[in-house]
Amino acid sequence: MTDPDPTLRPDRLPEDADRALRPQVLEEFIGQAEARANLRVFIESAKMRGQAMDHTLFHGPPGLGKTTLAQIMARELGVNFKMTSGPVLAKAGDLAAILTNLESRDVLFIDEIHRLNPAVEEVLYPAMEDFELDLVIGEGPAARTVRIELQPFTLVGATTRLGLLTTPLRDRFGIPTRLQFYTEDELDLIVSRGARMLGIPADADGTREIAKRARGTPRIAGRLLRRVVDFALVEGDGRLTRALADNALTRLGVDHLGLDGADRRYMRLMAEHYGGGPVGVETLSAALSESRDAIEEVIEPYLLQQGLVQRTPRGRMLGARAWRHLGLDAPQAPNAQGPGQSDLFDGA
Ligand SMILES: Nc1ncnc2c1ncn2[C@@H]1O[C@H](COP(=O)(O)OP(=O)(O)OP(=O)(O)O)[C@@H](O)[C@H]1O
Ligand SMILES: [Mg+2]
Repeated sequence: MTDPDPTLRPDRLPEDADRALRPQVLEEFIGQAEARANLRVFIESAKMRGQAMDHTLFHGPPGLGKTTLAQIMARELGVNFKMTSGPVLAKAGDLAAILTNLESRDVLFIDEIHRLNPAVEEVLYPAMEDFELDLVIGEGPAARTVRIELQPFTLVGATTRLGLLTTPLRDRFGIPTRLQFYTEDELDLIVSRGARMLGIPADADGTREIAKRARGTPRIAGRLLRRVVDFALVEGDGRLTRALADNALTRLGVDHLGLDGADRRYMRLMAEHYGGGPVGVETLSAALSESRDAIEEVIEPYLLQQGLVQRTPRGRMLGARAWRHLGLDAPQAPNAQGPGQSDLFDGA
């Protein structure tokens, strides 16, 4: 699994280095029931046929388990797992070097696949479709193309931004899979399992409190669990109770809906400066000094899913629930939270 190639980077987040909490097999993976059931079938079928599994694309917000599922696929298929990412593959040759080193039926995982350089993407098309590589050797009039046969392999792509994938690339994935936010029950199972693995005794309403405030995201659940455990060890008696979790999370700036400082800044800006919207994402980005990508990839998906914010053709709007959560009065109008009512306000 370890690879000396510098383009095969380790996972970007330190807590992911803690492999103890990362599920290793499909059976241990909690949630995403539909995706998991389908993957089970496609993995078994590929094994029965003795062929490489079809190319698979995981898309959805950060921290929902895309990388984890890619690793699980390789393990379940009993093949090598090679990992790289879109921005790291600068030249066509970088990808060619990785592809030619793959063994039969290996899984090649390309993270952030929406950020592939177009020249690299071109190389990927024939590789995915026909397991062939067309390499240009030399320059100018002396340049010639050589065709290299590759071992059949499975490309697993991951992206937080499906919309940024080019159509030809998207079309070459036989198994596109969207990951959903996790339910509170699923997150509770993940947190309870995590506490057991960390050897921390936990009350049911203690793990539930973390699950409620994990923004539907296992990565956040794991992170919050670790911080609550810190408080339990240092300021408590080592037991994860509800009161302790509540106190720790509040001190970390995580409110009872699981929103953090960035979420609240976003909502407060819309409420206080734009009358709840509609307001364009570029405007929000400038006012918050956050990149548009960060807003669209990290902040908005959960707020949208929770109905705190709505996306309308004219921009973002705060939902009634967001006004209540901020402790502010929504502008006076019947059904002020409805996007259709936005015309009633001048945005002052
Ligand atoms: N279903 C699950 N059960 C338990 N833990 C999970 C589950 N899904 C993800 N995790 C944990 O959450 C963390 C984030 O998962 P992962 O790295 O796979 O997310 P990702 O979708 O690849 O995120 P990104 O888009 O940022 O790359 C990991 O530490 C992983 O162990
Ligand atoms: Mg990942």
